Amino acid sequence: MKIFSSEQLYQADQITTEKQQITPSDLMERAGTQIFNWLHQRMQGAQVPIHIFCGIGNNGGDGLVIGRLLIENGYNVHMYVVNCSDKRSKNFLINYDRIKNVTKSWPHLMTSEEDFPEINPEDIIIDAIFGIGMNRKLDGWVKKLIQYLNAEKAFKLAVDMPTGLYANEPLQDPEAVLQANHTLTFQAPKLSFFLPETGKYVPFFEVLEIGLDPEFLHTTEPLAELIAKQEAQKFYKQRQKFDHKGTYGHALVIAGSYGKIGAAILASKSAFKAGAGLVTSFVPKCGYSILQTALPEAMVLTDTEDTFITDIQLNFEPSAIAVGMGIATEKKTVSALVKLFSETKAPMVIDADAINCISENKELLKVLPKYSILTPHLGELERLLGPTKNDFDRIEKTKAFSKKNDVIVIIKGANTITVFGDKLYVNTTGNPGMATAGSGDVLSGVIAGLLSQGYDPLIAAVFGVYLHGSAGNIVSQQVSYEAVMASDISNALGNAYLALFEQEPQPQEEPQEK
Ligand SMILES: NC(=O)C1=CN([C@@H]2O[C@H](COP(=O)(O)OP(=O)(O)OC[C@H]3O[C@@H](n4cnc5c(N)ncnc54)[C@H](O)[C@@H]3O)[C@@H](O)[C@H]2O)[C@H](O)CC1
Ligand SMILES: [K+]
Repeated sequence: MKIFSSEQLYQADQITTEKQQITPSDLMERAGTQIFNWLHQRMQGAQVPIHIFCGIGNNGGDGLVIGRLLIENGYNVHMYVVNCSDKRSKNFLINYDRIKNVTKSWPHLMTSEEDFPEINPEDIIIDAIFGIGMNRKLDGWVKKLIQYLNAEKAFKLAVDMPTGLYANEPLQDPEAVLQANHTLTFQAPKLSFFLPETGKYVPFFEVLEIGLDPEFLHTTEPLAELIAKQEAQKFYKQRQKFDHKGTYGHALVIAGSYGKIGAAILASKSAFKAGAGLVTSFVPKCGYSILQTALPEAMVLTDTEDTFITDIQLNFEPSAIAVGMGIATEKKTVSALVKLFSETKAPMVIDADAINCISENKELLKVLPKYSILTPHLGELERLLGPTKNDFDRIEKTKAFSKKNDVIVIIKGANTITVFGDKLYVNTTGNPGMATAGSGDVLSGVIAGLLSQGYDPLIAAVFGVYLHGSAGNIVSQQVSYEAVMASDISNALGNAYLALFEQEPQPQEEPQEK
């Protein structure tokens, strides 16, 4: 699914009304009707008081449409206009006028704190104050209204976006954002829904189609792409009957130091689980017996040094490499990386301490192989890029880094984002249980396993992140978030592949009486 910017959505609106020869208020009617249908299906006429707060723009206009339809269908509706400015939009006014067709009680005009209504915990609040058109900080009594509504226990439903958030810009005032329980957003989710600083205000959302021009939606390069099952299925490469293990390549995992050999085991095992034909683990000498015992399928090469990596001597040509998990940042390890980066032709995943080595020794950037995949968590990313001001700034700086160095960067987090130049891929799988030691080592192994099978680096990155998150979801459903361990995630990779093509359970039909 595509994530469009607010600018693109306005453009889509305009193209849609032109091509479909409809008025903007027809489009608003569609949008409001979709939300009304959503509510009506769930409420079935229940007389719960519904308080609709409408701004003075088109988000407010949507609120007026929703209110009119609810009143027409006999619901218990209380409408308010958050009258913060007299610059009411044309389509707000059209729908304001239409209210009189269904009720004699005109929406309550709010102009100060004194107008805040009483709301009971069982009531419903609909936030149609501001949507994608919010262009400055909320202040004065409008900010107080948001805080007043937040303090109420009533269920809060946001129209298009929670008021106080921007679609694709950083948060300005965390104390002036509606804490919506649920958001119904039009046509495409907004980027701010997926980033930690803003996404916390959007715990649940659904996308409602409003029939924007299909050609525009298909042909426009989006701000970002959301990667869910449907997208991930397209990445999968079917195996052929006469393939042999050479077809799936020979992955090399360069990992571990004294006390951190587990990182090499997790990554190597995950490369196998992702489908690599052969896996060799390169570890310091102290890791030899550990690896041969813990992972008999892997071949093991060792450094001359006992406790950390100093020189990566190979006796084969790897088809993919994952490097950095638990390797520490010793000077000799940095030299080994310089040599590896300069000499190796295989596609490469660069993780953990290898990223820290780059941050501490920027000359490594000069030899970074093109299309390498870097997998930093937030701390590692900030060490690499320097401090960032907010989630959006971080994305922009990552894009610039990716372009400058021709690399793919995976920003790990709740919604892991893969960045390649201006392209952003937002992952939808994963859960808080995966914030556990070794989870990143598994991811690096998975991506190396995909690379070794010939997946293109960008696809290996995006697909690997999806599979890793899906495996984490499968495990957490079995054992709880708390009990998820990295080795469980690795073990569940097989089920993540199977889940990729599993049919979603269909709603059961009532048995027919004969
Ligand atoms: N394609 C779609 O998604 C459709 C969306 N619709 C709805 O329209 C809104 C966007 O409407 P717009 O009028 O452009 O903006 P808002 O209603 O969000 O804001 C109104 C207006 O208010 C002014 N303003 C902005 N910030 C402030 C502030 N802090 N204080 C006071 N006033 C402010 C500014 O002038 C804004 O323009 C979208 O979210 C959907 O809900 C259509 O109904 C259908 C198509
Ligand atoms: K809203």
